[in-house]
Amino acid sequence: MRPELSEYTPIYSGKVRELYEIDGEHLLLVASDRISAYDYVLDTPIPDKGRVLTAMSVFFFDALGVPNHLAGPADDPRIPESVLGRALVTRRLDMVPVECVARGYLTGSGLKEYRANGEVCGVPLPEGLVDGSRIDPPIFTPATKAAVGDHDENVSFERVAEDVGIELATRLRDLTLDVYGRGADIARTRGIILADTKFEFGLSSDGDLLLADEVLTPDSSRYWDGALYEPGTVLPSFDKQIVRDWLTKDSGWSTDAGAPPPALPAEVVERTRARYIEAYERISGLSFADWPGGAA
Ligand SMILES: N#Cc1c(N)ncnc1-c1cnn(Cc2cccc(F)c2)c1
Repeated sequence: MRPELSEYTPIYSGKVRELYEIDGEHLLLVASDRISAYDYVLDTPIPDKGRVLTAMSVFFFDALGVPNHLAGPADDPRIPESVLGRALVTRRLDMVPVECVARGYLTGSGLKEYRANGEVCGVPLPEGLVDGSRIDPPIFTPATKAAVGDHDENVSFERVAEDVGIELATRLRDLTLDVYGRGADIARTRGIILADTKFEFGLSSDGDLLLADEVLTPDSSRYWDGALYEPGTVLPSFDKQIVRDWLTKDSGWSTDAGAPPPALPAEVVERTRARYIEAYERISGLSFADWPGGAA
C-alpha cells in the first residue's frame, strides 16, 4: 500500500515542480504536467509531461553513471500512487548555490553577453559568432540562483570560486562539462541537439558531490531538432515551439498583451505531448509505454 502525498511535508513549490520531505534523509521530487511559456505558467497542462521528464532524468542518471541523489527506483514504494511515474525519491543534500550551466551552442543570455563584450561568463569566444553558432568545446557558464520569478544572473568562474572555493568550483566546472558533453553526444547520435543545460549539485553528509535535481530534460536544457540544424540558424524549441507558435501566431495573444496566455486547444496539447514522448523514446531507445504510472 503506497502512502498518500498528504503524508509528506511540502517544502518547495516551483513553476512546474514540487519538493516534499519524506523523512530527515529523503525528499520526494515531483514533476507536474504544467508547462511554462514566455515566463507564464500556462493554465492548460500537458498530460504525461511530468512522467516523460522524470523518465528522461532517470535515463540520463543511469546512462551517464554519475554519482547522484537518487535514493530509489521510479516505482519506489514510498512514491504515492497519485504521482507515480512523475516523482523520485532522492537523498536530501546540502545544495551548492550555483546553477551549473554548460553551453555547446551560442543563444539566449549567452548570445546577449557575447554581443555586448565578446565573452560569456568571462570566457572569451571567437569573433563572428551568431545566434546558434556551435561552441566547441562547450563552455561552463554558471549563474547565481535567482529569487522566484527572476532570471538567474550569469557569473564568472572566478566569482563561483569566491563563493564556494576554488576546489569545489573546479569540480563543478569539470563535472558539468563532462556530463553535458556525454549527454549531448548520446542525444546527438539520436538526432536531437542539447544546445545547453543547467545542472544542480549537492553535498551528501559524507561530503560526496552528487548530481541532483533533474538532468538533461527539456525544462533544464534547450532541445533542438538535429535534422534542422545549420550553423548559425536559430532553431525552434523541439518541445515548446508548438505552444509558442500557437500563442503568438494563432491565439490572438501577444507577449506584450499584459494579460496571461489563453488556454491551449486540445490539438496543441496532444501534439506537444507527442513531442515530449518522441524526444524521450528517440534519446533513450525505450518505450514510454513501459514507464510507471499514467492512466490506470
Ligand atoms: N534535487 C534536489 C535536492 C536534494 N536532493 N536535496 C536537497 N535539496 C534539493 C533541492 C532544493 N531545491 N531544489 C530545486 C527543486 C527541485 C525539484 C522540485 C522543486 F520544487 C525544486 C532541489
